[in-house]
Amino acid sequence: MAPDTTTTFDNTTGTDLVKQASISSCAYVTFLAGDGDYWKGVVGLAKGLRKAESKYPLVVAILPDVPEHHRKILVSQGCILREIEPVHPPENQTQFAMAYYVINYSKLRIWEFVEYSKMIYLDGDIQVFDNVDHLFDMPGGYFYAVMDCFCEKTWSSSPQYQIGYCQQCPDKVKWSAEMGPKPPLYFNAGMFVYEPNLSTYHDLLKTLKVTPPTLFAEQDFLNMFFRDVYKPIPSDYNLVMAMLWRHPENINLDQVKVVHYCAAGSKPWRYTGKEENMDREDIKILVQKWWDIYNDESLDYKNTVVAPSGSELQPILEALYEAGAGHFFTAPSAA
Ligand SMILES: O=c1ccn([C@@H]2O[C@H](COP(=O)(O)OP(=O)(O)O)[C@@H](O)[C@H]2O)c(=O)[nH]1
Ligand SMILES: OC[C@H]1O[C@H](O[C@@H]2[C@@H](O)[C@H](O)[C@@H](O)[C@H](O)[C@@H]2O)[C@H](O)[C@@H](O)[C@H]1O
Ligand SMILES: [Mn+2]
Repeated sequence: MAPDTTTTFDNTTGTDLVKQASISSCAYVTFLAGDGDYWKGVVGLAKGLRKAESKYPLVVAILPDVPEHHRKILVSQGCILREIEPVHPPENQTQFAMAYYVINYSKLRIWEFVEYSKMIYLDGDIQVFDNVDHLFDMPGGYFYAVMDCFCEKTWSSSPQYQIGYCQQCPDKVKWSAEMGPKPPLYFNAGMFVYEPNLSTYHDLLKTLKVTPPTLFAEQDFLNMFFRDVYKPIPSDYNLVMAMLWRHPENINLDQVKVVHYCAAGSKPWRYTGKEENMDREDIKILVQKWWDIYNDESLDYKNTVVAPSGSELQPILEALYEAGAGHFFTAPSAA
C-alpha cells in the first residue's frame, strides 16, 4: 500500500493547515517504443485518465527510439517520461504471435520504477473510460490482471487452440489429461496492477536470461513468473476486444471501465473497419468513444496547477513537494 503521509502543521494561527496529506506514491504507467503511431494511443490514454478524473499521473516508459517530437507531445499532455533501455529475450528461433512482440520484453523495466509503491500498467492501445483508482487500494503482494482468451487465430499454434480449450469457457471443451497438466489461469499483459521492486526486477531479468521465448513473448514470461501471486480481476478492467465475439456471455459492456483495442484492426488511430469483426456495431461505438476523447480539447493538459505563494500555504507546499508531489505543481517559490 502507498505510504500515508500524515502531516499536520502549526502556523502562527496555531491551526492545523493540513489534517492529512496522503501523498500516495502511485501512478499509471504505459510503454512506448518506436517512431510509429502508438504515441496517439498514449495521448488518448492520458486524456482518458483525465476525463475519468484519476488523481494519479501517467508515467511513460519510452525506448530511446521514440523521436523528440513525440516526446514533446506526451509532455505537453502531462505525461512523465522515463527513458528505459530495451530488454532482449535470449537468442532463439521462436516465432512470436506477432513479430514486433520482441520489443514488448522492454516492459520489464517498469519494475525498476521504485519511486512508486504501486503502479497500474496499461498498454498504449488501452482506454480508461471510468475511474479505476480504487484498484490501487487492493491488498499488496499480489499481481492483479484480467484473464485472457485463447480463441483468436493469434493462438492457433498453441495446444489450447488446437483442442478448442479456453479458460473463459472451461466446460465447453474440457482440458484433457493426456494434454498434460491443465494450464494455470493466464492473464492478458496489457493491463496489470503491480508493485515496483528492485529485487523482483533483478530476478525478472535474471530469469529471462534462462527462459526460452514463446508465442506471446513477455506476456507468457510474466504469466510464468507471477503464477503463484496472480489474482484475476473482472474483465471490466481490461476488455480484451475479442471477448465481444468469442465470449459475449462473459461481458456486460455497460460495466466495462477499461477497453483494450488489441484485436487485429481495432487500434482506433489506424481503424479502417475492413478486418474481420471490425464492422461490428459495438466495435464502431468503442472506436468512436476513443476518438471522442482523443479529439476533446477540453481534456488537453494545461499547466493550470502552479503552487500559489502566500506564507500560509508555503510550508505545506514545501512539504508536499518534498514528499514527491512535484509532478502535480512546480517547485514552490522561496517565501
Ligand atoms: O510499435 C509499437 C508496438 C507496441 N508498443 C507498445 O507495446 C504495447 C503492446 O503492444 P500491442 O498493444 O500492439 O499488443 P497487443 O495488446 O495488441 O497484442 C502497445 O500497447 C504499446 O504500448 C509500442 O509502443 N510501439
Ligand atoms: O507481447 C505479447 C502481447 O500479448 C497480449 O496481446 C495479445 C493477447 O491478448 C491475445 O490473447 C490476443 O488474442 C491478441 O489479440 C493480443 O494481441 C497483450 O495484450 C500485449 O500487451 C502483449 O503482452
Ligand atoms: Mn495492447
